[in-house]
Amino acid sequence: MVMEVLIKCANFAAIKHKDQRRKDTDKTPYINHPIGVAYILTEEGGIADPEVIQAALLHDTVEDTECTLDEIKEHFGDHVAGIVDEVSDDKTLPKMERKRLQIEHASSCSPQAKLVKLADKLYNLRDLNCCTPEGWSEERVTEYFEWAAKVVKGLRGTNKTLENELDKLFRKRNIRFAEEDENGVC
Ligand SMILES: Nc1nc2c(ncn2[C@@H]2O[C@H](COP(=O)(O)OP(=O)(O)O)[C@@H](OP(=O)(O)OP(=O)(O)O)[C@H]2O)c(=O)[nH]1
Ligand SMILES: [Mn+2]
Repeated sequence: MVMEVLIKCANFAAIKHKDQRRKDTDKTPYINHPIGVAYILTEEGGIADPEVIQAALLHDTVEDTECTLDEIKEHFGDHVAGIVDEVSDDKTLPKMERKRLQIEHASSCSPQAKLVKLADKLYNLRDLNCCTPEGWSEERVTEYFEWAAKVVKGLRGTNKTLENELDKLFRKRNIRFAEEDENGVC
């Protein structure tokens, strides 16, 4: 049953992220983030695909905790594990390389993974507008917005509402419009 599997995901993610906090000065519990990403998808994105919502709830477990893809497969099946894999950075790579690969791989992600990535970026950018993570300069915040705009460029054509919400944030930051190509031509 769909409701049960979604609660199973939320519970699994809560256990995996239990010792993690966000980087804000209030040290918000990390689980607020995956739940918020899933909520953006249902509430704003109009997404009712249970596999997408499951993947959203689980999306940072493999990247950010000791959880393995095999565990996700065992509990939630190959398909959901596949989406989680698509949205997970390889933390063994240097940070610059990870960030570059996100830009490079965005357009070849599956539509389900693109939805999770759009909502993830939207949540994190809104979070940056609310509070600056500890130790981040204003320049680092701007760089994150600029990088996120490049990733989002490869995710377009997936969900109009989420893309419009992201564009509002990019516009407010005067980030060169994300759907323009290198010459500034649409
Ligand atoms: N804005 C914000 N982000 C926070 C906060 N606490 C933790 N994060 C996480 O930090 C990541 C962005 O920080 P970076 O320094 O760029 O990346 P890193 O943690 O992977 O090294 C995001 O990872 P991610 O979700 O995997 O997404 P992505 O940035 O890799 O796409 C985000 O979820 C916070 O208080 N505010
Ligand atoms: Mn995330």
